[in-house]
Amino acid sequence: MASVGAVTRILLGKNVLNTSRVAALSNTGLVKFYSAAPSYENIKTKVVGSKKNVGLIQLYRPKALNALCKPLFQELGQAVKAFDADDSISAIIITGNEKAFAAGADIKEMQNNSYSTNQKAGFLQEWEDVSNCGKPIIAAVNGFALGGGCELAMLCDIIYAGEKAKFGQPEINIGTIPGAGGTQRLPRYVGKSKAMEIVLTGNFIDAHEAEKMGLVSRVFPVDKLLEETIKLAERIGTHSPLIVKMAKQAVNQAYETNLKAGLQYEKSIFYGTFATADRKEGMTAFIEKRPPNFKNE
Ligand SMILES: C=C(C)C(=O)SCCNC(=O)CCNC(=O)[C@H](O)C(C)(C)COP(=O)(O)OP(=O)(O)OC[C@H]1O[C@@H](n2cnc3c(N)ncnc32)[C@H](O)[C@@H]1OP(=O)(O)O
Repeated sequence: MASVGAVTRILLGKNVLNTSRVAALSNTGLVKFYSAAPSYENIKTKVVGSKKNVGLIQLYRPKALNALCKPLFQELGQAVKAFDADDSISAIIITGNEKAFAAGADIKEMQNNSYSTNQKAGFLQEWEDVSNCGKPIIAAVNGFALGGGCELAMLCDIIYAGEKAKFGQPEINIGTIPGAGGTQRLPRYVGKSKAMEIVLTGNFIDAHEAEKMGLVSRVFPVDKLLEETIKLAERIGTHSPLIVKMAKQAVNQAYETNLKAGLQYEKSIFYGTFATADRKEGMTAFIEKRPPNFKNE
């Protein structure tokens, strides 16, 4: 889903806005469409920000508190890949609604799963589509981020929260354990003791506790969360997309390896920036006392 001729800004999904609102925005040039936008049922997507360079994905199963059923995750994966492939998009935001970011994997969908069906189908494997994205993904979390909802937020690169957000891994309450990274990513965010407490009790933690623990970077009033998250994405979007991608790869390596190997990896990526035109442009612009004009090269 890369740029399509002149129609390079996207609004994917049929539920985003009603037809007259869409027509009005379209006339102003604020929103433009791909001619063949996929028709999503469980998410809404649009392009936001003053430069129209931020891809916004809203999880949209409000009646089920955005429970993460397989069709939702397939659509989410498609939308993330589409924004990742679109050169006009600098960063991606995943959000829900005021009541729920997501209340977890869909319990009704998995109720009758068995060990063998899970194995054969690779249950929850499609979730890795989000973590494979090269561009930064920011989770904007209002309301419940529970179980798979908390795990989805942790698959993102930065978590911003509204002050009424509630995080938790309550799988223990329903006789199972986190299955989409909760037992592995949560300790890396908050340390072993707090992660054990959260996983073994199933208790929820509020946004301010989550911020204190390092799970969340910042907390905002509920109605300011999206605006502030878009500002963060726009700030990231002022930099070279190529170098942002390299920086993301380098930070992520800290979760994959030991310090010595990680430092070596960082050095090779750092040296690699010197093979890019944007590194040259950034330093030249600094010396010439002008803003850089990055080309993503
Ligand atoms: C990766 C793995 C294994 C997992 O994520 S396992 C799931 C982990 N998540 C959970 O256990 C949370 C389950 N949900 C809850 O505990 C409660 O819904 C909350 C979040 C505390 C909210 O409670 P309430 O405000 O009372 O809303 P509640 O009436 O329960 O939910 C509203 C609707 O959403 C549905 N819903 C909520 N969470 C759901 C989930 N994870 N899967 C399927 N449906 C869900 C719920 O069944 C109800 O539907 P219906 O009206 O058809 O009965």
